[in-house]
Amino acid sequence: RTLEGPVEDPSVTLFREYLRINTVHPKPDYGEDGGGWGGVCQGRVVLVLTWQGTNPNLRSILLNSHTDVVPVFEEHWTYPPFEAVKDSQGNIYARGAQDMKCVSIQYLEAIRRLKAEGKCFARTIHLTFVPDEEVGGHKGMEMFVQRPEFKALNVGFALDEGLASPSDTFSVFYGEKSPWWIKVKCMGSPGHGSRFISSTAAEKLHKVISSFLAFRESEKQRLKSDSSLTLGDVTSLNLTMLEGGVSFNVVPSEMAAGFDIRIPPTMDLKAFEEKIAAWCRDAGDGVTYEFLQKCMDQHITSTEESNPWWKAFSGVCRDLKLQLKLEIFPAATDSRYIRAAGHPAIGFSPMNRTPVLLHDHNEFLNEQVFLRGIEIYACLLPALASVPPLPSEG
Ligand SMILES: CSCC[C@H](NC=O)C(=O)O
Ligand SMILES: [Zn+2]
Ligand SMILES: [Zn+2]
Repeated sequence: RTLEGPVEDPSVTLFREYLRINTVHPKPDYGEDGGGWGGVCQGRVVLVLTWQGTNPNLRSILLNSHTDVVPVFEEHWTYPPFEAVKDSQGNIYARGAQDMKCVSIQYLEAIRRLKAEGKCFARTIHLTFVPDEEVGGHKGMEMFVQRPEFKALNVGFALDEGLASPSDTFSVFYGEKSPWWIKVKCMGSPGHGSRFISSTAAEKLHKVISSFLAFRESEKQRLKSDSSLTLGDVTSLNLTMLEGGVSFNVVPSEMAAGFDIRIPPTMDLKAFEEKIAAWCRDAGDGVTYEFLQKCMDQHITSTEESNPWWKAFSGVCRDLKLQLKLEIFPAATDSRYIRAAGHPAIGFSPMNRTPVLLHDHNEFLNEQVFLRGIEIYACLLPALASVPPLPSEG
């Protein structure tokens, strides 16, 4: 369905076709048999496409993107989220329009153009299309980087997703916050709901929540009071889950709270965990915590001129007069597994003049912004794939 004129760039058509494949959690359609690699991870497909370089011994460029998307609340959408409707302004509406099916197609279309122009480069370029990023990547990129198939890619430098930017500038991410998901369980005395039971689970949970949320408030204020800070520079914390209770007149013996915490790479993780342990200890006996996500990796990618990959990336952006804003990614992407495996990685989705709508209702991307992104990659890839041999490459 299109509400616009008939002539459409074939790259846009391909993008819209991809958006119509329903790869939404919890049951993403990853393709035909979904055999995965050697059946290690049933139903999850990692697709690798390779454009061989003229010097295949050199380390490669990895263009990574995830194929899954997050769920939708369809009743809040103006257009159906898996139809990729384009309105009269050229805005393409679909789940995944920003996160990150645009980037997958932009990689492919940039390479298609370079090949059509007869170009070839010293370094090999690999594209990886990975599943399950939106649920933590544990059966996707986290596993894949451990596999011999990944090691065989001989990665030198990787690109992965970033975020849209409403202004003229482009956001570029050289590191990410560590996600910690913590469940705090409080045990207490049960009894009749009409009595003043002492040492209840609820009283302890109240203390736990107060401590966690007081820290949240102080980080929120720190961000607000210093204009040089972005969301990537402070620790975010949210109470996202509550559990407990069986009946209105029964004081429960157990209650739990779940917190989503995102910690900047500059934070001392060990000291922070000690702080959490103290908050739990101070709430009374029978208060324990467990981790459901605990990322301990704090690698960041150098954005110094001395990093030849960054020099190539930023040099192209300078030539194209793209204004870059360097940030720490406020949430988590598969880049953290690439960086943890020891490879420099930059998070970049070339979407300026675009509201940040990932995971939101009415996610869209304008076709002109999308097409400009292809041109940007068509300039970035030659530079990255032509980075001269590094000292370590002999
Ligand atoms: C911590 S695993 C979940 C990863 C997820 N990534 C994108 O939104 C996120 O919540 O950041
Ligand atoms: Zn994403
Ligand atoms: Zn996402």
